[in-house]
Amino acid sequence: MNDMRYIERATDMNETKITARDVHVFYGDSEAIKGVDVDIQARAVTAFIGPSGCGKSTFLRTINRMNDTIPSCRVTGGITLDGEDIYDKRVDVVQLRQKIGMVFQKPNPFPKSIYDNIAYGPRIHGLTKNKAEMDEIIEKSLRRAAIWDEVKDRLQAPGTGLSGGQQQRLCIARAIATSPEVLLMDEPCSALDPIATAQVEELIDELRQEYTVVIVTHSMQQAARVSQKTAFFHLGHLVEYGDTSDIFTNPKDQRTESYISGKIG
Ligand SMILES: Nc1ncnc2c1ncn2[C@@H]1O[C@H](COP(=O)(O)OP(=O)(O)OP(=O)(O)O)[C@@H](O)[C@H]1O
Repeated sequence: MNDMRYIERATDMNETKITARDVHVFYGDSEAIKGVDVDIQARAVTAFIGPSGCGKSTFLRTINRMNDTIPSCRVTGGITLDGEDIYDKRVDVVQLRQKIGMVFQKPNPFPKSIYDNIAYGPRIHGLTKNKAEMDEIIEKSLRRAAIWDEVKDRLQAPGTGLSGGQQQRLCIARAIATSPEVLLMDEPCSALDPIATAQVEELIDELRQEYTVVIVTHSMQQAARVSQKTAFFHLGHLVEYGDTSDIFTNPKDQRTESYISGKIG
């Protein structure tokens, strides 16, 4: 029995959640992503690192089609989620973003109560039948985002009245309230102080038990602390991708070596 469980877990660990094949992204005539291939592993944290302007955020946004909102932006190539083409014409983008949630650099709670910030997604997706079910989702999401104890007595207070670190955990709670499978995080700690950063990093580590997490970060220390896989981008190319420990201790490409040793970027 124990052996079986071990085998199941081991198989799980190598399961691919997202694939990208020959992905190019253009803003008008300018090519920001130049032919990226990658397999992103399920229930692991993958960090995207690289110098400013190398295309980390652009590539991250292709994964839940956030680039669709930028008129000049064009994506070619293929991206799949569990084998399904997310750029297929029949894909409902609202449903896609329920499966692939996103947390942004700057905490962006809605100008609503803490409760309504979390309830927003479940309401538009019709995930609950009554208030008791909604209350349950609110509590569960806030607990998972490690902020329940701080806000449970003031759920009707405005989300914008929380501290920056609390707002970011509220945004993470909001992102997980619709039970996504993947969480995309674009520099989620860049506006936070070291204590709030540590809390969010701890949370990211817990989230990977259930979710596939992809995080863009400028901090190599953060990538080393929170991720199991790292992708190094340079000038629109994915230069190197592998186990985080290998990328940081034994990079194969000279450009990766230069970046992690502080010579470029
Ligand atoms: N909305 C946009 N319109 C036009 N060009 C854009 C847009 N967003 C990004 N770019 C360009 O695409 C390239 C990649 O930018 P992107 O923001 O993806 O890089 P990044 O690695 O995330 O950078 P940073 O670390 O500074 O956030 C850059 O040359 C940038 O100027």
